[in-house]
Amino acid sequence: MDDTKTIPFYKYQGTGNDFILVDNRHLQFPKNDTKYIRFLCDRKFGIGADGFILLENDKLSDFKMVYYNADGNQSSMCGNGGRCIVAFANQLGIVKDKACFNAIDGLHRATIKDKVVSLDMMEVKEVTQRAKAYFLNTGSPHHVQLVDSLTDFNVVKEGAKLRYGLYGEVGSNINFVAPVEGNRFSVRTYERGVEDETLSCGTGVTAVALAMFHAEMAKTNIIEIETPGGELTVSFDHDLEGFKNIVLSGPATFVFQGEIAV
Ligand SMILES: N[C@@H](CCC[C@H](N)C(=O)O)C(=O)O
Repeated sequence: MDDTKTIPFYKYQGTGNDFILVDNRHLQFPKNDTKYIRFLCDRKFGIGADGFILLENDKLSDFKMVYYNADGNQSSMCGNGGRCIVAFANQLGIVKDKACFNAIDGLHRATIKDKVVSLDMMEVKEVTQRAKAYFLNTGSPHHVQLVDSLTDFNVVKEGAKLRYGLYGEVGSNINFVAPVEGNRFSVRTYERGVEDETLSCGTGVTAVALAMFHAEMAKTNIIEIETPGGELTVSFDHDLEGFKNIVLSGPATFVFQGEIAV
């Protein structure tokens, strides 16, 4: 008799940034098994995803989010993953149209309206400038580099060069941004831990919006971002202390579900 134990997984995507989500409130998933998480995220041998997310119980909020990159390692905050886990918690009946959850960078509040999940991001105090580029931490580290055009731009080659060359082993996510018009920008991102271009990165587009405002290239506090996977909106307040009330909004969509061995 086959006594392999299985638990359900759920696949979600937020503007094409895709994740495997598991309800781990009963702590059944082997959360330190880096090789297994990497295998599940593998697009050829596993389910395929940019990241893996566990939903767990939390004393302070509705639930806890534990985020892993596709390489199987736990990492810093994921904005699109944060929006997807809110839609997942709604599907599980844990939250209705409002949520508060704990993540590696602290508590996040979120709302769901017409399938759009709006997520409060952590405050950002500092934007560092380096020539035509900016560096800031929006829950994850982000390099924001202006380019003339993103068409035919080699994001993987240029992204890997900066990720390893400028930021060493710890690295950074690398965003390339081109102005579209007014407060609208086009963004493509090389993600650390995926070591590839992803179709969108939530903490990345948040970093781009704040950097463009800091650079006075955006004049209002509501910024629209086009990514290869869809559109996101970032709004915020800004004063002498930095950026606060930062909200990242966009769709978060259930794709399919199945069973994995544990
Ligand atoms: N896709 C994410 C960012 C995930 C974390 C990142 N790869 C890192 O390790 O810094 C997002 O939507 O924010």
